[in-house]
Amino acid sequence: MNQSKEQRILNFVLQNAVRGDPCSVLDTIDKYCSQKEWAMNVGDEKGKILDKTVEEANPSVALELGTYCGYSAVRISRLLKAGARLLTVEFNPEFAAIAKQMIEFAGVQDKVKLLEGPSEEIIPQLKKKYEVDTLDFVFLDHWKDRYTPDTILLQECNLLRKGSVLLADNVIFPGAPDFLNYVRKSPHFQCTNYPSHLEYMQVEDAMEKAVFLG
Ligand SMILES: CNc1ncnc2c1ncn2[C@@H]1O[C@H](/C=C/CNC(=O)c2cc(-c3ccc(F)cc3)cc(O)c2O)[C@H](F)[C@H]1O
Ligand SMILES: [Mg+2]
Repeated sequence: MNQSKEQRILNFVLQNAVRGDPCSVLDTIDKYCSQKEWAMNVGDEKGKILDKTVEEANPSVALELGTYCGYSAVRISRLLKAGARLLTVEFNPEFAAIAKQMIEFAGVQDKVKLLEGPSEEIIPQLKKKYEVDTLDFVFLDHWKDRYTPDTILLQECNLLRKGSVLLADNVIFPGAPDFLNYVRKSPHFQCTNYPSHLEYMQVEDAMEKAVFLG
């Protein structure tokens, strides 16, 4: 049975990156996906925006929606302070298995908990089953038409507090127009747009930061 693209990316990391070195894992994925096969990792240009936003938020508890191969889970967790944790949600079992190996190879497994299942089921379980009080940081990078319903669900589940930071990938390409509309019109969010480019391409894209005002 021939391999998937995601399996090829993981194998390239296992053979070429330095075990326990998150930066080497990120660089190796970016090398493969820019030179051999494009894949929908957030990439290094938007990754630098993600880095700055995470460092500024300095979260104790972070949530990621859409793990995929684990690139942004490694990217985020490498910046977390001692004792802080990232919960990352992925409902595709094949991607979850790849991401688990990627996270372990990078050596960040103690900071990351991969939750396998749909975000709409997992978000309502975060408080009781995963002992979350509120979320300090949320990275949205799953299906683009799910950004808005999941942002509403996070509020309904009382998971956001004054100052919680949401960062959404791809608000220009593929685009998340309803999400932009929702957060920019809402009195409960203070929004900032960060123009950038689609990973590994010269296509315009952007990230949107939405800070919850309570
Ligand atoms: C809906 N609830 C979910 N719960 C758990 N895991 C989920 C859920 N929904 C999806 N997943 C999981 O999250 C991932 C989905 C990522 C989707 N990302 C993109 O589509 C995406 C697309 C492009 C893109 C750009 C140009 C082009 F020509 C073609 C594509 C670029 C990007 O940066 C993206 O992020 C994963 F695949 C899915 O199982
Ligand atoms: Mg993306």
